[in-house]
Amino acid sequence: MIGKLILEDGSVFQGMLASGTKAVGEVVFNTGMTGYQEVLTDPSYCGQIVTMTYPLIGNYGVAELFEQARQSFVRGFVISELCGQPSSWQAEDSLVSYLKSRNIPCIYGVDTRAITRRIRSHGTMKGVIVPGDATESEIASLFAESLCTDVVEEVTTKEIYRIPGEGPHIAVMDFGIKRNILNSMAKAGCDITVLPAGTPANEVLALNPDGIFLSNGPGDPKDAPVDTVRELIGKKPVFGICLGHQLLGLALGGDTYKLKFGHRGSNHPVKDLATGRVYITSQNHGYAIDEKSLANLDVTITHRAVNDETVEGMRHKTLPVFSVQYHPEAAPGPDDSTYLFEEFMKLLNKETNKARGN
Ligand SMILES: NC(=O)CC[C@H](N)C(=O)O
Repeated sequence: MIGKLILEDGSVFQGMLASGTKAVGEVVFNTGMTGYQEVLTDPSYCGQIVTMTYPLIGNYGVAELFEQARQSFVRGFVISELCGQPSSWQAEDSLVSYLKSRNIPCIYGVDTRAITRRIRSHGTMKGVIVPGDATESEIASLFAESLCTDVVEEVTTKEIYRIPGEGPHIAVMDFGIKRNILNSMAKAGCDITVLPAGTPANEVLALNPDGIFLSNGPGDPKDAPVDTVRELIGKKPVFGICLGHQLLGLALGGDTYKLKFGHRGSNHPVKDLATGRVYITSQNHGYAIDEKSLANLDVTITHRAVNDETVEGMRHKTLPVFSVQYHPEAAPGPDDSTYLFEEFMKLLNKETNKARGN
């Protein structure tokens, strides 16, 4: 069936609908050459229509192993060439049938380069996916739908669950966590309790964890539980990733702002300011911490994006609190930064020893 992606600025891109019929969301682009299934299931994309800039998507199929959440939360998926016949020893299904069985709206055969150039010059904007014969009023009523702001609520776990381990006990605030973050912490030996995003600070602290982890997640950090994070700071060591990093920034008294078109891809260079070493990182964020807002706070900027110099990591000067804007767990992307999970373990050990008076 013929379909159209229409952007808020009136531009129309015609293609074919692979699945679903209509969608409305914030149109963003991801530059990863692979990792489409991880992108589809990264809860941080909740509310968004994701355009893959790499021209061939679906060529290695899909497999349970790559799932990052209980389901996909993207509002829509935009592809140039959709491969119908995957070839991979790991493939359990084709991307087309995956999209169809989950009813994820997907348009393919569109000029993704043109879409990306438009978003890059005009900024991220609202868009809709509709069948080719949709009427003006159907399109207008889709555009009139407001983009939801309680996206963290939509993606977070509904119940507390545990991933037992022999090492330190980590209370994980699930704002939309990716499975590979949990895998990375489990690999580092952690004993994990995953908590719904709405868990009050006193209930988190009642678990008496050795450390607290603030996960990635969708939406504007100002719509997420900043107050809870503020109450947790200083009580236990804290590590934050992406939305977790932004929430720490806000809770410490800093500010966040929306980037023109965000950072989404698997090869974003980030500089560690202490060593000068550049790491290639996986990223997916539309907001960033305003560097100026950190100026009078007890915070050191530890990492910076090489492409646009935005803040990519910070550390509290006196408290055991640190965070990064990028995704050290990758999935998809390079694993240059997995060492950060080890750093968290070292920090926890140090704090435990301090508490014991060693
Ligand atoms: N991956 C994330 O945690 C994204 C954080 C936030 N929703 C942003 O877009 O900036």
